Amino acid sequence: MIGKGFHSNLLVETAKILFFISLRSLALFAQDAIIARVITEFQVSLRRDLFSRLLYRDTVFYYNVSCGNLLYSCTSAVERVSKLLYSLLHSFIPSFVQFCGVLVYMFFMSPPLTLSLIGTMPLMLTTYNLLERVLLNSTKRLQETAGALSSLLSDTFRNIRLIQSYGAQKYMLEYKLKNILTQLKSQSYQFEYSKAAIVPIITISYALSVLVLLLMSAYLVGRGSLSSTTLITFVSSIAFLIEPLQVIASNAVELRNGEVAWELIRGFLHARPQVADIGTDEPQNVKGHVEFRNVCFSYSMEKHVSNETDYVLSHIQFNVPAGNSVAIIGHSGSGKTTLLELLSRFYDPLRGSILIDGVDCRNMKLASLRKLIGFVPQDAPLISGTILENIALGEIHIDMNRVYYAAKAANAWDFISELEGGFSYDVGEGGCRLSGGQKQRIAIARAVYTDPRILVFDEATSSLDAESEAAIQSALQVIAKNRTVFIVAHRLSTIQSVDLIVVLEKGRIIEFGTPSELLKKNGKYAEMLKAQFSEASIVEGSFW
Ligand SMILES: Nc1ncnc2c1ncn2[C@@H]1O[C@H](COP(=O)(O)OP(=O)(O)OP(=O)(O)O)[C@@H](O)[C@H]1O
Repeated sequence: MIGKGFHSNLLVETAKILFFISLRSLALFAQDAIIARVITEFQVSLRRDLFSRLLYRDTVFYYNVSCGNLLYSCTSAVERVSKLLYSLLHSFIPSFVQFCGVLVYMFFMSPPLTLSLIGTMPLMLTTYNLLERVLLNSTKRLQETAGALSSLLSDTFRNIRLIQSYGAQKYMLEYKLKNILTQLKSQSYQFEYSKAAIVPIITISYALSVLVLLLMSAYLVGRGSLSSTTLITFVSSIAFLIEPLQVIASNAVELRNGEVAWELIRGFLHARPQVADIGTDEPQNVKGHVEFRNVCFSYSMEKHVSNETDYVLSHIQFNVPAGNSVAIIGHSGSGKTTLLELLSRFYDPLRGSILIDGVDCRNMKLASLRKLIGFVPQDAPLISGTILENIALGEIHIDMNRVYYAAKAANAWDFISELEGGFSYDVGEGGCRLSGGQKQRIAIARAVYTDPRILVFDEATSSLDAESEAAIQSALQVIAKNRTVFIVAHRLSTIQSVDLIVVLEKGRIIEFGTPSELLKKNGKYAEMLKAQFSEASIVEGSFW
């Protein structure tokens, strides 16, 4: 047109070009906006899904996975999967479509040249595959180490007071962290080298393909079966073929990172629970009769424990009538906590069953079973938030009358009323702004608030001074009325008024009966009681 002189057609063509460029820009904006929306929605729903699955995972799962790995999968891994999705939508799929489109176009131009180009592709694909495998392995190792680093950090900050009081900072820095960082460094080098090698290797194998193509086209032009115009157009089209290949190659890292992160998340999403919530019973008007029927348990979770001594609990069999209180006693490590945790179905027995009012706990809905039981564990855990949130844990509509009743029953009201804000007092992370005894009283109040049929106290008063313990003991007697109560206590003086006592030794019941029956029997219980009373008199003697 320029050769023919400047006339109106040129303006029309220029306007057309401007129109198409504007259209393309608009389309690119729309593409980015849509992709951003899809990615954000995906990220939010993946985070919610992951968190909700993790909330319902069983105790066994949490024993086998580190806190760092869980944090990593809920944060960085989700981001990596989002980036994978972004790369797929934004670069990979459009590039793949462009690549195929250009190839089809070239095929129509010159089938023999296109076929010779395709013939060289296996070389390129094999090289790419090999590199990808190396990249995948180093990505996996790198992400595992990143998980270990998160674990170390969360462990350190959770136990910072312990570390500082034992002067273990140097050990944490120069041994624990150094090991992980050394690993991270060598893995990062390996990862970066394989990442850097991708584009050059792809370029070399691509250059080989182009050379084969040029040789072939020289031969075809020489024979007169290909015009030089077609050859020029064909060779120019190769640039449109290179572009998507380069995009695909440069996104390979994101793809591998995302794939490894997705595998990790998928493992958490689909792990099979050891404690399956498949029961359907929702028991009403439960009285609270509890029966342990020939229960055997081992933490190894293998169905066939070959050696009986490998059981943590072996052939546990006893009955607690509704409304009775039972103390579980025995030396440290004899299996007391495990027995209580089996009742709440934190684990399932390997053999035998536990029945409440004659119904196997496994046949009940897990939520219904747990509602029946108020569990006060040894370490009285609190969540970050207010005292109110901790007492009425999980409730959205809180019944303040019940909260007051529970706080008073647990002998917690006196100290709560003196705190700034009372029930609104912020307990700090893990309850760090309260004393051990105060935390225990809140944990007891929490169990009372739910008004359960069965109350379980695992060393629940061990952090209290004698006066508070005596006050709670008398409160417990009121709370315990018409409920079945399980108590683990090392101090036998605190369980004098229970109805029944189970004496455990190395996971077996060696004595069972009422306190007076066991005293008459003059066996292990009587021996432990005597030992504790003489210990107490020795201690008293040393004071006075
Ligand atoms: N998660 C676990 N994985 C493997 N073994 C465990 C686990 N928890 C406890 N054990 C083991 O099971 C046995 C019984 O532990 P358990 O906590 O039930 O004893 P306990 O009588 O309550 O002890 P203590 O009075 O010291 O609290 C111990 O040998 C302990 O090492």
